[in-house]
Amino acid sequence: MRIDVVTIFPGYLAPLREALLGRAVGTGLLDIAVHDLRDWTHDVHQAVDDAPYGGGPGMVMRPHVWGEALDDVLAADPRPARLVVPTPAGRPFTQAAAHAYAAQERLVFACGRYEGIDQRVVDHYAASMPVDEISIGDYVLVGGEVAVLVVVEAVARLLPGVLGNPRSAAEDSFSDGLLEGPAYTRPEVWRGHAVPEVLRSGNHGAIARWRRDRALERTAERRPDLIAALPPDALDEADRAL
Ligand SMILES: N#Cc1c(-c2ccc3ccn(Cc4ccc(CN5CCCCC5)cc4)c3c2)n[nH]c1N
Repeated sequence: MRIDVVTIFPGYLAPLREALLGRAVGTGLLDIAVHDLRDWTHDVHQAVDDAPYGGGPGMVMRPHVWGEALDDVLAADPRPARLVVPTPAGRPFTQAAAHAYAAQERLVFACGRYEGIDQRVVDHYAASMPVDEISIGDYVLVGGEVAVLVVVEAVARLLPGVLGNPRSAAEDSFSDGLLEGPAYTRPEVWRGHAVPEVLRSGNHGAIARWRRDRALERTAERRPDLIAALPPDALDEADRAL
């Protein structure tokens, strides 16, 4: 998979070269290119923003700079691409979206700043390619770069060969519609807190049941919306008895 990121703060994307993602790039599983939007400006001030039509707070990113940048970035690789534009007004980015993006040959991220990117940029490219305006959560950031880091990590870990243990991705939170339950490791007792007995019993059936019960309890307490969204046949009799 190839990932391109266009931003006025390329340094914000440095974490993409670290750890798990850095290894994925190093082993050729992932090809990441970060581009400075200001490279496509032609004025001495390298202006990328202007006042919003109709008034309102802050500045809006100008369409012509984005158009020149995205035209060049898209033309640099023949693979079909999906343009992803983080915005507070975007559709929620979910684990399902991460799986969908992991199946893409190429993702191009447009990182806005200020009050966002002139809408005509999205509208223009949506006429010729898939374009997603996404949000990583119901809070307001200062720009799209952090959202790109979140999305790229969520997607890259799903690519075959990136995670050391592929079962991790398969058994993710949300993979069965529930939050995962508590996890424990040595020592058996830590500051007077003991590991639940069942986890040391070797009884794999009982362990699976215990883990499912804790996941259901945690999900019902913290994310009742996920319980409500479960398909009718998702909960078995033992689940319902909880
Ligand atoms: N993903 C994601 C995000 C983002 C995100 C993503 C991308 C950009 C580009 C710029 N910003 C800053 C910003 C901040 C506020 C507003 C809303 N204003 C309200 C008053 C009228 C004008 C518009 C717009 C833009 C961004 C924020 N925030 N939260 C997420 N989950």
